Amino acid sequence: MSMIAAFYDNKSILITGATGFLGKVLMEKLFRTSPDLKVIYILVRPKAGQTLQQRVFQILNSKLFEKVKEVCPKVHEKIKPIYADLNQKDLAISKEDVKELLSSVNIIFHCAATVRFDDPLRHAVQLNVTATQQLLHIASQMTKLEAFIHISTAYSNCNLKHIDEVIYPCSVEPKKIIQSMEWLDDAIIDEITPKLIAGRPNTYTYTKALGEMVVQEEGSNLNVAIIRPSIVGATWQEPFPGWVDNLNGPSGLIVAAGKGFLRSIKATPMAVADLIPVDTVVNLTLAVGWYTAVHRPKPTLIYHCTSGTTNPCNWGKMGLQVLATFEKAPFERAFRRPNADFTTNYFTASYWNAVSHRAPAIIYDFYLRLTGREPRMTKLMNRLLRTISMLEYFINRSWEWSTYNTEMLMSELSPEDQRVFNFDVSQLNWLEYIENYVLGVKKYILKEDMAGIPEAKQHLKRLRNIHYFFNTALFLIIWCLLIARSQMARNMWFFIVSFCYKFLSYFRASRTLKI
Ligand SMILES: CCCCCCCCCCCCCCCCCCCC(=O)SCCNC(=O)CCNC(=O)[C@H](O)C(C)(C)COP(=O)(O)OP(=O)(O)OC[C@H]1O[C@@H](n2cnc3c(N)ncnc32)[C@H](O)[C@@H]1OP(=O)(O)O
Ligand SMILES: NC(=O)C1=CN([C@@H]2O[C@H](COP(=O)(O)OP(=O)(O)OC[C@H]3O[C@@H](n4cnc5c(N)ncnc54)[C@H](OP(=O)(O)O)[C@@H]3O)[C@@H](O)[C@H]2O)C=CC1
Repeated sequence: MSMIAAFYDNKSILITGATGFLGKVLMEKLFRTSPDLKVIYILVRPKAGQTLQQRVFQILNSKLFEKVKEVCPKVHEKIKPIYADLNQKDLAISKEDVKELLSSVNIIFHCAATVRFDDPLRHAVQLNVTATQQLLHIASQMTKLEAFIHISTAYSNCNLKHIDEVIYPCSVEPKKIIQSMEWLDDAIIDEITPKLIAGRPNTYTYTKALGEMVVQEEGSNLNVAIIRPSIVGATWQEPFPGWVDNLNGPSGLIVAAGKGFLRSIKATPMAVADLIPVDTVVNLTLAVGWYTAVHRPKPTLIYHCTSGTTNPCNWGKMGLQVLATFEKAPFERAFRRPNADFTTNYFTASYWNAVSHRAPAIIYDFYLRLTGREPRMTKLMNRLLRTISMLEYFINRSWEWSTYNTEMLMSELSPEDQRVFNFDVSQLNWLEYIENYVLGVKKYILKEDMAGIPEAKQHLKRLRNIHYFFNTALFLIIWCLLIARSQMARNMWFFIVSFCYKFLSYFRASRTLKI
């Protein structure tokens, strides 16, 4: 019997960010392994014209939850969506809802955040710092609270090369930052942002670091723990391999490469690709929830959920395996044939951007215009290149994260819990994982049917022929122009033709002699 699974039985759990990538997998695992849990409260906002109930309905009816419905048929009754908006004061939770939460919640998993790299500091502070502070304030009044688990990121201190499982204070206290956001105007905030984030590439990593400080300071009277995952990828094993549903991190680039938009990238092939499967993060999170509630460790423990120290994979290996999977199962209606050139040189990268990205987009838009359609490829390409420029920081560096607390926790688990809540990535086979990841992107993000693979392969063959035809035509045009204008080119042409002629004559003569 799993002690962790049994721990969550009859518990009331509060999850923020339950509609997100990590939150959904967390809910799924909780229901599947502890179907007797009492209730999961989720803080949700209406979105894209959907009410809270419609959002929950959509999640429960997705493929991810198929197994849950077998194990826990009453899952609909056990999810309680609560209206909340992290952008608003006190999270905009109604008084009645707060009252219910205060009297019943046992465990909190705080996953909600803005993960955008380009968010203005004001918004990122509101979501990742102020909302965390407000949630802690509510949590501190909960009478039955046993643990508060905060999801941060392994990159919150990406300004350092070696990162321990400790909180590194930022130069300005989070309280001061929160206060200053109330009275500084946007222009001034934009001006001071580079100075504040000092050494970090974006407001996301900075505000996640501030969020950790808030958890440490304001959660001192609670049982808190912080989990720092690295780059969260598709599921490794559970509930099935390859599940992913958003374009963050590598997923967006896999789509872009598979569809032939992205063919080269400024990346260091030997840099560690610190990917971590989302189900591994969830398993560690649930184990941390149990450990924090039962063992109440003091001081606050931080757990690194990374793969680089135990089982490193690099971007070069990942890129090759992504390409190998495209060979087996190409994406449908690709713009160009997939290719993955990694370059570390700025000038080579700029050259390939011009030749492999911008030029084909301009040519395609020209073709769209000629055929009376709206040009769109250049715009799309500019957006993609902007995205890539934001990810480049992470694919050209390696970090070392110590994992003592994570290893200590593993040693505290029973063999059954180590199996059910496995977070040991040393067993992960990268080639298999990456293949499943790419297939998952095809199936669950692009919603492409595997039955369409033969047609997709045919399409790639057509693209290859167009490519050969285009290159040959281009070569001939350039050559004809050269011959028309330069005596040296004409001499060379004469030399090549006569050389070929002599070679063929010799070849024919020697064959006649042999006969
Ligand atoms: C050459 C061959 C390569 C072979 C493949 C090899 C793979 C290498 C992968 C390397 C990946 C490295 C990733 C490192 C990431 C480090 C992460 C640190 C970990 C964390 O803690 S945080 C979680 C990660 N967060 C993110 O990834 C968020 C990044 N996204 C953003 O910040 C914004 O979306 C972005 C990129 C600024 C774009 O903003 P904007 O222009 O406003 O666009 P939208 O967000 O509205 O989206 C527009 C459109 O683009 C799609 N989209 C969104 N994100 C991506 C993405 N990452 N890649 C591609 N496309 C993306 C989005 O769905 C929208 O599509 P629509 O069709 O709806 O318009
Ligand atoms: N993905 C990754 O690679 C990594 C993620 N992390 C951390 O893991 C956690 C989860 O990330 P992930 O699941 O990938 O992110 P997602 O973007 O998929 O999910 C974010 C969640 O936060 C919610 N949220 C955002 N803004 C608000 C708001 N104003 N009010 C209420 N809810 C809001 C979203 O709700 P809605 O659906 O309404 O938008 C969504 O449920 C985050 O804390 C992130 O920092 C850490 C390392 C890597």
